[in-house]
Amino acid sequence: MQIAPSILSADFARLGAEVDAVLDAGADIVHFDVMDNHYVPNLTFGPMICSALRDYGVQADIDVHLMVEPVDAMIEAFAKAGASMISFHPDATPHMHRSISLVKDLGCKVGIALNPGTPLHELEEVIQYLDYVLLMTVNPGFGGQQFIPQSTDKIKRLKQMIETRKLSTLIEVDGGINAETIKQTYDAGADIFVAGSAIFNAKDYKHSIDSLRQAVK
Ligand SMILES: O=C(CO)[C@@H](O)[C@H](O)COP(=O)(O)O
Repeated sequence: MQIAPSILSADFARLGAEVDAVLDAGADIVHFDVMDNHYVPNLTFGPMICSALRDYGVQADIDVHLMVEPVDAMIEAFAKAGASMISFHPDATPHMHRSISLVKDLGCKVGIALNPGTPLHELEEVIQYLDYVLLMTVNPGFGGQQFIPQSTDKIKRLKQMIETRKLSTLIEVDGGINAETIKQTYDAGADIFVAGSAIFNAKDYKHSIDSLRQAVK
């Protein structure tokens, strides 16, 4: 399992130190939520912040979740800024296949992100090209929301879809993941666990990350 703290819940005034702290505490990936106040009703950070984290010395994978529309210009900007993984939503680009190819051509791992209300059949024609699928387990836009329980069944169905096609696509879950909800997502087949408030709202990041890992046992 890979734990990916969402820096949406970090202290932005101390972002470099916050990222160092979660990586020192055992996190695997840095999850970077990009919101444009258009695709989602919130506004966060752009490629300059990603590149600043690289300049600061962050070497871990940076997992960029684009909640923006359109996507292609931001794919190019984030790949240049040091992103390792880039995901976007199918309804944010008119040419999903072209945008997937763009991410891959720029040397990043590619994911498609699905909102809770977006059906799995959106993946039908492209799943074989994906490194991961990001299943949103809350509606995107804000940290600190409650996990949507129906998501567990969706993870199981996605896992089945991947296995039926003999693919090695990873499943990433994001939204309301904490020590109470992580086990059901792990048991359903998730591989990467994004957690914002469950990690950054705790005083001891190592304890909160260890608790997430312990909770699946
Ligand atoms: O993309 C998003 C929200 O749109 C998430 O990454 C949240 O930032 C996760 O926060 P928690 O639900 O874990 O607090």
